[in-house]
Amino acid sequence: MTTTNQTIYWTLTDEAPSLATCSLLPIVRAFTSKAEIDVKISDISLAGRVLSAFPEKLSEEQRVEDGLKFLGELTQDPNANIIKLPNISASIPQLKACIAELQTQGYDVPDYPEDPQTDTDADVQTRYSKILGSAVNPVLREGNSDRRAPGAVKAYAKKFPHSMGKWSKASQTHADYMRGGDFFSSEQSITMAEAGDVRIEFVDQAGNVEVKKELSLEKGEILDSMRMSCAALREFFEESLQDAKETGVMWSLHVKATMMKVSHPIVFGHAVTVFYKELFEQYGDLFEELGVNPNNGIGSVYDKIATLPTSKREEIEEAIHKCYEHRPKLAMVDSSKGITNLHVPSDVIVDASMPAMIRNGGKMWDANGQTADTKAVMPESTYARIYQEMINYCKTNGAFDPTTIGTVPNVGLMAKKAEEYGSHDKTYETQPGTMRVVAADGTVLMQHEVEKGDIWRACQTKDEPVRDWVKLAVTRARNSDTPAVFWLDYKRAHDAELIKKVETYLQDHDTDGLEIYIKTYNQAIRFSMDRMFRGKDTISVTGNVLRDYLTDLFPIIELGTSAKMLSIVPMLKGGGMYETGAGGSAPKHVQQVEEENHLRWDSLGEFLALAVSLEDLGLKGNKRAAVLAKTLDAATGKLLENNKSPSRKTGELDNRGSHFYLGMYWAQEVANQTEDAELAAEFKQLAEDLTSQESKIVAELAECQGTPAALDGYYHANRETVKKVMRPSASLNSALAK
Ligand SMILES: NC(=O)C1=CN([C@@H]2O[C@H](COP(=O)(O)OP(=O)(O)OC[C@H]3O[C@@H](n4cnc5c(N)ncnc54)[C@H](OP(=O)(O)O)[C@@H]3O)[C@@H](O)[C@H]2O)C=CC1
Ligand SMILES: O=C(O)CCC(=O)C(=O)O
Ligand SMILES: [Mg+2]
Repeated sequence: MTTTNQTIYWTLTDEAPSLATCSLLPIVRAFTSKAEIDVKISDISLAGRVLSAFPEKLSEEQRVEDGLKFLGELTQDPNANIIKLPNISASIPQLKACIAELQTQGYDVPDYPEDPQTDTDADVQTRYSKILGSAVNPVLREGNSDRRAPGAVKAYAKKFPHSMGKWSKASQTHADYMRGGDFFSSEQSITMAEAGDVRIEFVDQAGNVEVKKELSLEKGEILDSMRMSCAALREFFEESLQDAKETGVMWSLHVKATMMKVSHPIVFGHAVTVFYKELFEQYGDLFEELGVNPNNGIGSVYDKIATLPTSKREEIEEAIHKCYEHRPKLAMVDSSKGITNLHVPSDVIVDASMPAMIRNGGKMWDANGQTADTKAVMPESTYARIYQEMINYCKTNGAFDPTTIGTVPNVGLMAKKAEEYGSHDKTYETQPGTMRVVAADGTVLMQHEVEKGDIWRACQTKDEPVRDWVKLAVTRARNSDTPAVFWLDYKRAHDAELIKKVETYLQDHDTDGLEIYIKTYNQAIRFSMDRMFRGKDTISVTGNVLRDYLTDLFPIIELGTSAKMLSIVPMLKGGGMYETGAGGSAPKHVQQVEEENHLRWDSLGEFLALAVSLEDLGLKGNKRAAVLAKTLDAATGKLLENNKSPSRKTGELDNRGSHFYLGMYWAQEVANQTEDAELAAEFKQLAEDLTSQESKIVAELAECQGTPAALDGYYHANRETVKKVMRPSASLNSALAK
C-alpha cells in the first residue's frame, strides 16, 4: 500500500482526547486544507475496535472499518504520517462496560465470555482478547521512541510552575518490592548467534512434555525467560500488609495491568485474595459458583453478589468490611465513592500513579479523603528500585523545584514489541514442573523449575530495533548537545546481553565530543536527579518499560503532566508516528464534562505532534506544510507565553478556549509570514475575524459551562452530540466555516 504524502491520519480514540478532537480538528483542517493536506480520521477507539471485530453481528450501516488494522499496515509505508492520541487500554471490567453500552445502543455484539464452554464462546473470547489491554500501541509502534519537553514547554513550566507537594524528612512513604522469587532474580537471557527456531515447553512432574509455543528467532535476537514465584509473591504481600499495619502507614499497589495484560492482572488478583484473605476463605466456593474473578478486583465481588438475596449480600459485604479491621489503611481511587486501590485493576497504573504520588509529597488519598504517606507496593523489583531512589532524594533534598530543574528526555527501545511489553503471548500461569526453551536440535537453552500458580514468561528483543535505538540515542545526544545515559544493569541477564550490543553499535557512530555513559538503574537515576537538581539536562536511554515509566516520571515532576511532551516515533520503515504526549486518556476529565461541561484536557501534546507531522510533510516536498509547521510552532509558543492553556476550574478557559487561542495565534502567524505571500493573504480574513471577536468567542465558550453536558454514551458517545458540546461558539464556528 502506498499513499501520497498529503494525508495525515488522525486517530479517533477515547475519553478526553476524543472529546478534544471534536473541537480541535475543524481548526486544524482550516489550515491543512490550504496546503492540500487531507486530515483523515481513523477510529481506533475501544468501541470502534469492538464493533469492527464482529461485522457479522451488525447491519450494513452499523459496520465500521478496522482502523487499527489499516494503520498497522500503514506503519510499513515510508510515507506514513500518523497522529496518535492516547486510547483506553481496557481491563475486563472496562471492556464489559463498553460491550453493555453498545448493546443498549442496538449493536448486537456478544457478551464477553469469562469462562468459555463452547467453540463459539472460545472464538468470541479470542476476538476480545485482541482488544483487551494495551492492544493498540504495540501494533502501531513500529519504531523506537523519542520523547522530550521542547524548550518552549520547559520555559512555560519555569514561568508558570505547577504546584508541588512538600516532602518531609520524616515521611513514611517508601517503595516495597520482592527481595527474591521475582522476575529479576530468575531472569535468564540468550542472544541467537544464527536465526533459528525454538520451542517453549512445559515438562510436568511425570516427565510429559507439552509444547506451549514455537518461535522463529532472527539472527542477533535476544530471548529472555523468567519466573515469578506465586508462593513468594503471596508471602511478600502478606508481610508487606502486616508491616504497613504495624507501622501505621497506608498501603497501595502499583502495577500495569493494562499493558502487562496477562501477568499483572494475576499479580493484582493475588493482592486482592491476600488482602481479603478471610473473605475468600469463607466464600471461596460461592465465589467460584458466581464466577467472581479476583484478577478483576474486589469490584468483581460486588458485581457478582449483586444478584444474591439481600440478606446474603449484606452478610458478604459485612465480611468484606471485617477484613479492613486487621489490614492497614488502603489507598483510595475515589474516597467519596468508596473506590479503593484494589477495586479495578486499571484504576491505578504505575507509570502515572507513582510520579503523581511523588509530585504530591509522597502522599496518596485515604478513605476519609485525607492525604497520607504510603507504602507503595510494586512486587517486581527490577524497576521498583528507581522509585525508592527518587523518594530518598526527595526526603533528603525536598521536592524538586519546577522553576529551576533541568530536564530528562528519553530515547526508548520500543519497536517490534521489544522486551516485557511484547511478552503477553509467551506468558503462562504454570502447574508444577519445568518451563524451558529448547532449540530445534533439542538443546535446552534456558529452564526454570516452576510450581503451581507461578508466572513464567519469555520476552523477545530483535536486533534491528536495538541498532536503531543506539543510533537514535547518538543522534539525540548530538542534536541536543546533552549527555546520554544508557540505563542498563549488568547484573540483569537481559541487560548484560544488551550491553554487548550497545558497546558494539556505538562504534558505528561518530561519538566524538559526546558524553555517553552506561549506568545501572540506581546509578543512572541518581546521576540524572543530581544534574536535574542543578538545572542540567540528561538524556535517558532505556529499554521499553523504563521508557514508559520515565516518560511519565520526569515530565510529571518537571511539567506537572506528561501531556506536554513531544513524542516522536520515527518508524523503522521511514514513516512517522507522532504521539500526543506520554499520558493517558484522563477519564476524570470526562466526568468533569458530564457534570459541569468543562474539559480541562490540555491539547499541547496534539499541537506539538501536529507541528512535527507537518514539518515531516514539508521535508517530503510540501512547502506550504513547512510554513504551517513553523507558524504552528510560533503559535504554540505564544499560547504558552500568554498562558492560554486550559484551567482546571469550571467557568475559566478550558480545552475549547485554548483551541480557539491556538487557531487565532496560528492564523495571525500565517497571515504575517512572508515566505508564502499567497498563503498569508488567504489567512488574513480568518486572522482578522478571530482577533476582532476574541472576547465574544471566549465569552461564548465560558457561558456554556457550569451545567451538565450529556454526551449520549461514554465509550461510544454520539458524535453529533459531542460535536455540539465541543463546538458551542457560533462566532468561532462561522469564522472557521468562511
Ligand atoms: N498512549 C496511550 O495510549 C496511553 C494510554 N493510557 C490509557 O489511559 C487510561 C488512563 O490512564 P491513567 O494512568 O489514569 O493516566 P492519565 O494520564 O489518563 O491520567 C492521569 C492524570 O494525568 C493528567 N493528564 C493526563 N493527560 C492530560 C492532559 N492532556 N491534560 C491535562 N492533564 C492530563 C490528569 O491529571 P488531573 O486529573 O490532575 O488533571 C489525569 O487525571 C488507561 O486506559 C490507560 O491504559 C495511558 C497512558 C498512555
Ligand atoms: O499502551 C498502553 O497501555 C500505555 C502506553 C504508555 O503508557 C506509554 O507508552 O507511555
Ligand atoms: Mg506511559
